[in-house]
Amino acid sequence: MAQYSCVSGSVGLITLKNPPVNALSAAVRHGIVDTVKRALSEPKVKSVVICGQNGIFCGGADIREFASDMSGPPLVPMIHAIEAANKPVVAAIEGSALGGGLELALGCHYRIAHSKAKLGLPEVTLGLLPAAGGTQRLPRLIGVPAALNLITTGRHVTAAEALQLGVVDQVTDQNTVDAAVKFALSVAGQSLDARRISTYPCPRPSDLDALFDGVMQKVRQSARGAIAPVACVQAVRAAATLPYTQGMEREKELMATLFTSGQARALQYCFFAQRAVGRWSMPSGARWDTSKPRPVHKAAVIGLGTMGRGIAVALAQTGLSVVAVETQEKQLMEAKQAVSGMLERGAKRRGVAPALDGISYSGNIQAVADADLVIEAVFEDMTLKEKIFQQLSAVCKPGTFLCTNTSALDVDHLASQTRNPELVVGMHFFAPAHVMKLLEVVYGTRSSPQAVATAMQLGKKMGKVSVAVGNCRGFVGNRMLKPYLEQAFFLLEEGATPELVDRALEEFGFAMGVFRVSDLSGLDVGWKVRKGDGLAEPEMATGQSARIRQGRRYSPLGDLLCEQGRYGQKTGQGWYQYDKPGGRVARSDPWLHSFLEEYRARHGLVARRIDQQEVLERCLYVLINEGFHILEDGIAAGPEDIDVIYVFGYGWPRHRGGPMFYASMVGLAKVLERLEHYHQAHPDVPYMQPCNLLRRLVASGSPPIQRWREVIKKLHSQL
Ligand SMILES: C[C@H](O)[C@H](C)C(=O)SCCNC(=O)CCNC(=O)[C@H](O)C(C)(C)COP(=O)([O-])OP(=O)([O-])OC[C@H]1O[C@@H](n2cnc3c(N)ncnc32)[C@H](O)[C@@H]1OP(=O)([O-])[O-]
Repeated sequence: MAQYSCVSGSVGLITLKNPPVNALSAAVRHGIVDTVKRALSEPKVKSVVICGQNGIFCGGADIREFASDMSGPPLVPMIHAIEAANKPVVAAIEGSALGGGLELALGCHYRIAHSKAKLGLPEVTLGLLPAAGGTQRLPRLIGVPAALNLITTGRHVTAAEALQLGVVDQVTDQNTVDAAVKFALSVAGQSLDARRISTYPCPRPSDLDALFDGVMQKVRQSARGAIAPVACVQAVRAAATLPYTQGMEREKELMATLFTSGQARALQYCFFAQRAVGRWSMPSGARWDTSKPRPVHKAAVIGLGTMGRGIAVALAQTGLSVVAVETQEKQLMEAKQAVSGMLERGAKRRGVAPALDGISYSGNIQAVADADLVIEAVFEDMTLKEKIFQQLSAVCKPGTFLCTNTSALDVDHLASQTRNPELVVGMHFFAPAHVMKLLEVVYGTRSSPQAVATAMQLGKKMGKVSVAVGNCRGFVGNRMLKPYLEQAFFLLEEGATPELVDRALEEFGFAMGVFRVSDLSGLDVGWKVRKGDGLAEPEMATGQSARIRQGRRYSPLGDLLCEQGRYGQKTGQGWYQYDKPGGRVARSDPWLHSFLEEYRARHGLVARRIDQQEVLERCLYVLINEGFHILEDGIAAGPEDIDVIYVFGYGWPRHRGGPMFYASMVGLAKVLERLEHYHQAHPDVPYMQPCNLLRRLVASGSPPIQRWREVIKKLHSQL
């Protein structure tokens, strides 16, 4: 709703009230229409101020309403009525003015923002475009290039940048509503002809076509199949080439193509899923709102290799006191330099002072004795990690949380090396750790809810999207990656090429296909894990048994490349060739193609034509199937956890919602039928055998993804 009052004798004050972000729900829109009418009709009222309750102006249209029939007064005429008003209307912007919230402000005649406010049109991140005049008014106010940038990226700008762009008229550090009321008093009675943005001519850059063609090409490239950014460019083009009214028609047309699209539903699902994972729960029943985190004032990192350095930077950037420990003298010196460099570059990008004083370095593990939380990030070797945890358990003060950055090893086993296993959790970061948003917080069977709550809270403080998951080999992300990688290898055996597989995955929306990612991260990383699993001993890669391991089909292709030192980019050769070791540009490698032909001949395999559909179905459906096993095992509490992990940590295209959401869009019955089809063709590949939970969901009529948690809960209660 919207509340009305008259202040300072002649200012009508309209306050939006819809906690927590004053979203423009039907009730709020009704409230605005009524209160604006009242303010304009009251003789003593000479000017109007619109503000939001609780220090936030407006988070835009109510996204929750998009799934239902939109009732209530439409936004466009509501904003037109404000712009056409014969009394000055001033927007008092505190907290956020986003989407429809900024469009509302653009309909006002003046905008006053608090210095900490954030403004933007992020609709593109929800698979939409600013459909309440934003694509027509913003270019008229700040010019086409700046408007194109804000609308196609959806980025939030600070009040300072908004002032510099001309989006707002004033920025204040004081109480924004008071400043707006004072301003409204000062402009009462003044002509508003020059304050109605829709009447402004849209500045036409001289090279208009070149500008739009250039932006469209860039947007199509980075969009990787997302349709909203393209529609945003088309809408702004209408502003630059058509009169306002026709431009508004075009905006409406384009929005209609997006509103009901699968991509918009996927992106809005991601919006809410990203918030849902913060409401974590454990099979024990412990939950986010019943488990109190313990404050962390001092944190420590053990092991300053690539991951340890990134974690130290991410911790220091929170303002915490950090101790970074590395026992290898040379590595310690190099790490000190690298970490300082990363902190300085990060601070420069954010326009703040680098937190260099907050971090201290030591070669001695004793230095972490009084830390509240320690993150171990040494080499991925269980024996070494066992020793570290035994030392930490002996050195640290009582109550120190001991966390491991392992990406696959058994958290329970590491906890058993300590006196207080309840204080041990996994904090699995993704490289580069100071950049990647995802954090898997891994609870073991004896991890206390307080340890999980503390790790989740620290993750949020580090700006991470943290997901609480159970302990198992590879946790969630890497566990699902294994069948996906395995399928990619099998497809090569059966006739595909790395180029074909990668093209299919990249056209689906992944930034990089599986083989280009493998070359980037290094083939030797996976090889080491397979050796750890007893799957890749040297002499095993040749002979008849080469393609059967532990009673199931296995492809030694990756092992064979590693045995020849082809580790990918770092060696200049892998699945692709690169101009030099460390080269980044992948080129097809004729050697690799003849190697595949020889391999197939050696194993009596006959290559067949494989199309992109089969590549997608086999690689993605086995990954999804493992996701269902993870839900069945209770390792992840819900599909949102899995989808957020894949979108934020494994490059799953956001406009596809995540693996589990994608399965719900494709149709669970279809996924089941295809898995059964492929498992029949490949009975020696257990990962293709459909998971019982998938069967149960299909048998219960494939309920919408929002209702899977109920089915899973019922399943667990019956177990
Ligand atoms: C016509 C027009 O052109 C079009 C078509 C549109 O306008 S489309 C809409 C465009 N607007 C947006 O894209 C802005 C989306 N929101 C945000 O970016 C952020 O929320 C925030 C404003 C910067 C605050 O961040 P926060 O970190 O302080 O809190 P939070 O945890 O994020 O949010 C707190 C709670 O509010 C909920 N929420 C936030 N924004 C919402 C919205 N616009 N609609 C519905 N719920 C919303 C959110 O789900 C969470 O709920 P719960 O999880 O507690 O149940």
